[in-house]
Amino acid sequence: MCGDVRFRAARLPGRGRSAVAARPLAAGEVVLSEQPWAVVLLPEQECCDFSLQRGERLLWCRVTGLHFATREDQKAAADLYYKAELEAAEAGRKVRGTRGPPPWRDWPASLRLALRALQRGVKAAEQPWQGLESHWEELSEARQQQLEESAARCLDVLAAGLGLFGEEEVPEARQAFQAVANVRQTAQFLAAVDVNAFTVTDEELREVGLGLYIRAAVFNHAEEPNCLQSFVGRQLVIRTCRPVPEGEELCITYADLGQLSLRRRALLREHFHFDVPSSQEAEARDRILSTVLCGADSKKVQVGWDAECGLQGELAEGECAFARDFVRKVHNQWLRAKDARGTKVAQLQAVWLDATAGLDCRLGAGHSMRLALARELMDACVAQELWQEAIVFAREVSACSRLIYPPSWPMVSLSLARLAKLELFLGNFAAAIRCGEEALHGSGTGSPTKLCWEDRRVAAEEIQQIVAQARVEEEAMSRGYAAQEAPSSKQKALETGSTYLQSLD
Ligand SMILES: C[S@@+](CC[C@H](N)C(=O)[O-])C[C@H]1O[C@@H](n2cnc3c(N)ncnc32)[C@H](O)[C@@H]1O
Repeated sequence: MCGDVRFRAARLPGRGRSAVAARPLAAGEVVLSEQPWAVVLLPEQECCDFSLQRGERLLWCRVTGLHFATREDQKAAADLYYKAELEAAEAGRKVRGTRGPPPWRDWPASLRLALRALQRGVKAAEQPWQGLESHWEELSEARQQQLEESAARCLDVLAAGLGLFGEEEVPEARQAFQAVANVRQTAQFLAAVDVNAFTVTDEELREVGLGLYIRAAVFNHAEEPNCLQSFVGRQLVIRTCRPVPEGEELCITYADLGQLSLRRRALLREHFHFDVPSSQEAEARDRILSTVLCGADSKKVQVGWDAECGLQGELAEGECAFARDFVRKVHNQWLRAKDARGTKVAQLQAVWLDATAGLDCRLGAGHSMRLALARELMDACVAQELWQEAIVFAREVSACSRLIYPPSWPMVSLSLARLAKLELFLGNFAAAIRCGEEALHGSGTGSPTKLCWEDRRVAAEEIQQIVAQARVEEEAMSRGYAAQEAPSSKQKALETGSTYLQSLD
């Protein structure tokens, strides 16, 4: 950012360290772009451990079990953490006398992240995490004890990586190690990682990793955030999502806005130790997420539902037990349909009909269960190549997302992008152009191209190709020779892009 300071850290009452706009900021401006101090992959990700890029032909290190896309990635990782993990793994193999993967490969992601951060800290003799909020004093004794046990495990691996348990001791390494080899302090660092780590997502907003970004850790949460985070590989980018005047606090959101605020606030309380006041906007979104329509006169009743917890008690209270029973019934039918072998799509479709077309009760257009069910049906239909059915549910996902999320929110743009690809695939060229254009440029305020696509270049290029292809096909059709002379839209849709909408490819 070449000396152009866009935010400064300040202490705000009741919020601790906070990020504040240092000058007026336009919508879509980059506020912060930061490489992680450390990052780890979430379980089951077939990605390069360093760049986090997906890949099928990854290099594999049999000692650590880590995968890398290229030698360059491996080399870059070596200086930060890979050498230390390699040495610790080899030392561990000698002690255990076995050749299996190192035991920390199975640790929870946040603990692996803390270990990696400490490894780099010891090597660089730096502890940039000092000052991060940990809420240590608010933790129960049992939790503190648990963290101390984990800290001791971390310290053992650290010492092994430094060769402190081997024949040859390096005095500087021991000195550096002792700076962090304090179980209580390390446990407090583990608590800070829990509060400050970012979930890293890929171009399609799938969760791939967990990262520690020291400067970004100053950004507080808001229910109506003025900033959005995204990732380019392992790099974090924070942008404004609307114009922000100088002096206003810059906030991101720590939890999905497509969840009921009840659930989001529970997470904020349990995990981050704070609560947020209810706002008119959040209440309006809750109503959309929980509206059930009853009877011929479509009377609106609020019944909340959540994929993790099912029916939401508090929101389910109220005049209409009937609507509550209906949501519970659909939920149970859905659980049964998920397990159906061979007939899963048919069974899910039956649940969908009950959920959305019932005369006595049906889910409102933006109900959270409707969106979740439509997403699952879309994926199941794509997996079985039932394209006509898939597009029906892709349209539902887009329509639902538009109601729930703020305009131009990445979730909305991504659902439109996916729909555009299906429309092209099925030869609906005008619709493909319309959805692709809306995915790229949005329909509301803000700066959607920057917000959603600037940091997702591969996906953005693919949508541009889809729109361009749909235009060519539409023009060809209007001249009346689409079928024979122009390449088929299906063929072209299959050729566009490599990563986006892989299930279609
Ligand atoms: C990642 S840190 C953000 C920086 C933090 N304020 C600090 O002082 O280091 C997360 C913590 O910030 C505080 N926080 C974040 N958003 C908040 C909000 N909207 N209201 C009150 N506290 C908040 C909570 O203590 C939370 O656990």
